[in-house]
Amino acid sequence: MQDKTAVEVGADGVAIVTINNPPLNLLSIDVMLSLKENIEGALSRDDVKAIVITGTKGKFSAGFDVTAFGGRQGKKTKRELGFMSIQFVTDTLEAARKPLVAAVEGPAFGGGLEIALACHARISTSSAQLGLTELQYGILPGLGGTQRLPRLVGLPKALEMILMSKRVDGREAQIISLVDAIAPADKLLGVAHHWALDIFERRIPWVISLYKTDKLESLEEARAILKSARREVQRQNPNVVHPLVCIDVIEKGIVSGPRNALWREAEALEELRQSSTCRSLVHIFFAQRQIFKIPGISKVKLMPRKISKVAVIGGGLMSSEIATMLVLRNYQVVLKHKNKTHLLDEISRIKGNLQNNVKNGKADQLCLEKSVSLLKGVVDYDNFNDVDLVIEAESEDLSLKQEIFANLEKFCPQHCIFSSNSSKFSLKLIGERTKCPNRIARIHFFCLSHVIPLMEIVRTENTLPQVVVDLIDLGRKMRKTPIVVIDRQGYTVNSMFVAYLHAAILLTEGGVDVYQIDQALKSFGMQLGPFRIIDIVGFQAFAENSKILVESLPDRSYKPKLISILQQEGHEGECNGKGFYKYDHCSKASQDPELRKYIEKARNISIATIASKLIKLSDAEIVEMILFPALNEACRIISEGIVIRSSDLDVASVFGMGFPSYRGGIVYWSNSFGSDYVYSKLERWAKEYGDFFTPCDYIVERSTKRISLANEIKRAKSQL
Ligand SMILES: C[C@H](O)CC(=O)SCCNC(=O)CCNC(=O)[C@H](O)C(C)(C)COP(=O)(O)OP(=O)(O)OC[C@H]1O[C@@H](n2cnc3c(N)ncnc32)[C@H](O)[C@@H]1OP(=O)(O)O
Repeated sequence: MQDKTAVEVGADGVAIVTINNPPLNLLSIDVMLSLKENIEGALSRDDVKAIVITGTKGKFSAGFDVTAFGGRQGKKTKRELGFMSIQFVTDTLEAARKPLVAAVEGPAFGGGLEIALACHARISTSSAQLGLTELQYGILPGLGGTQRLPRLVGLPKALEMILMSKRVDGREAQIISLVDAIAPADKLLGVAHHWALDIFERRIPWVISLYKTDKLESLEEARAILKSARREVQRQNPNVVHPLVCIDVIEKGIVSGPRNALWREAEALEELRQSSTCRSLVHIFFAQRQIFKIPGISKVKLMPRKISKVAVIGGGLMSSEIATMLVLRNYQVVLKHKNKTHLLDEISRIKGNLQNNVKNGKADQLCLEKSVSLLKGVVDYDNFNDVDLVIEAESEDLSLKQEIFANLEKFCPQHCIFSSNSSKFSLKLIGERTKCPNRIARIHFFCLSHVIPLMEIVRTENTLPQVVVDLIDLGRKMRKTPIVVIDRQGYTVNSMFVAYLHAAILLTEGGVDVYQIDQALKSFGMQLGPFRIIDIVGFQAFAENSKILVESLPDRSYKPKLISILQQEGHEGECNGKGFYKYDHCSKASQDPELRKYIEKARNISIATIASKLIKLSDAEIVEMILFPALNEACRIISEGIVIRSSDLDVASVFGMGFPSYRGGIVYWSNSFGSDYVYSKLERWAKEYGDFFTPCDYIVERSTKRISLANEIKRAKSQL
């Protein structure tokens, strides 16, 4: 136990206690006991005047090991509950008779930062990262953070950091008084020593964070701030309780004193860490890290090659969106279009996108000018001799794509990666006229790529591991969540999203109100209802995507009628102010009473016979009828080995579909009702409403064996 922390006493009387649990110096009960033992030991020594706490290998502590959260059962006694936060952090560290100073480098998150908050001063490097990130796991800061942070930085800033799990660097931490001084990494311990001795000699005030009051607002002001914070968290996430519990605990400290509130904080931590919300959020945390573990690739530890110059070939919305994202991330972009007039149109569209960023405050004029200077428009391949990557985003015409790829082989350097954004054709077909299948991959950005953080990297059995590593690195640099999948004809992960949207249209054509559907899905926790999504994507792009799915999976896709009827009536989505909703000049959506008559028309030519049954659906049934078809598709993707593991689809559903992360992602969510429930529902709907709902073999098999849809790791034959 002793080696989880180490102590060294210097000739100047300062003991350095080092948290030693590499690589991130995560905390656990063992680490805390070891820390307590070493701190108590140092406090009892006559030759020790002060203590500096730090972490090994340039990392203070990334907080508690969250594998300990999410469902360990059993009631703790009050004494055990208060051990870490009250007996140790408050009564041993903060109440020590000798000053303690935290020397913070690298991460200081969650419990790590809370230990630093209980010290009498904090010195950090400018690049250190500090934050109370507990709410992202469905818990609350449990080592006194709810009480000490507001007292150090004021209530509004503390709420912003805690409720949004916001991380700040050392420089910002100093500005908000979270740290007392900044020092370069090589001088950090020296500066911390000086501070510790200065406090000991009373040259610097000895500050107990828990009892600081100068930064706290008056009771009345504090109540008003907390009231508005409660309103905001309820508006954003009405289905989870932990942000409200956290605000209550902060308020208790202001009203009844911080020590009382520490007990409530400890109890709340114990309750929340056993909740299903915590389990789901911890699952998503690890699932996000799993996506980078690719069998046959990760272990080889290839270093990504530098991609500086990217060619984008296309002539539509997608290519301009991709080019915009690239220049914004400082990539040089060669934009190729076969037609000069269209090229100029596209360049103006990109400039328009960049201008919008300036208008929305996401970038400044300087950034705009720099981004524009990185863009070069061309109509031939002359500038392709030094590009590192090509992203082809042409229209879905196979022979055109094949010709482009054959030309790329002629004009691009040997190391260049050739990728396509196509959803329709397999990579083998697209690259058929080249001799370099090993550097061909697909980078699939989704519609609304500038807002959807998901990026699919599609590979074949020929794609080189180095190419995959390079593209993952590109994705991370573009601030996307990259999921690596295996190529197949038509959609991969997108088939799950399209099934979701098609199910919503099926229900509407069968009699369910559009706005009831959107509201039901929003209440469930989806970021947007399916019809709002179709409006934002635009009817034309949606119709093209639907066509691809219907063509590639004719036996099991729904063929919506409503979209073409609406298009005939001049509805194009949010872009022309007329979609399923009406939009004003500020893009504010309102219900459209006219919609009813077009829906009637679609019903008459589709499934009017089933309308009477569907009309009576409850919101809960609507949610299932729309999400189970997407889950059915997810199960097909898993059983075909398209993804490495089911949790990749959980990540994809959260980042691509807006599925609520506190439900753990679409496949994980199914654990809450079981595979036999999903099977029986789909089977019944298939009989009543058609093959669109027919459960796939994977669900049939899993339900017969009564095993989870998520637990596919041993079974699924991942092709990767
Ligand atoms: C009682 C208290 O109030 C409660 C708490 O303290 S809650 C915990 C608060 N801590 C956090 O939120 C930190 C979360 N971690 C991170 O943000 C990032 O890991 C980091 C910025 C520290 C480092 O990032 P990076 O260098 O990219 O490494 P990353 O791949 O994320 O993590 C390395 C490994 O540590 C694991 N890990 C990181 N933080 C962890 C944590 N808090 N618990 C358990 N495992 C953790 C990762 O899963 C990964 O494991 P693997 O190698 O088996 O895949």
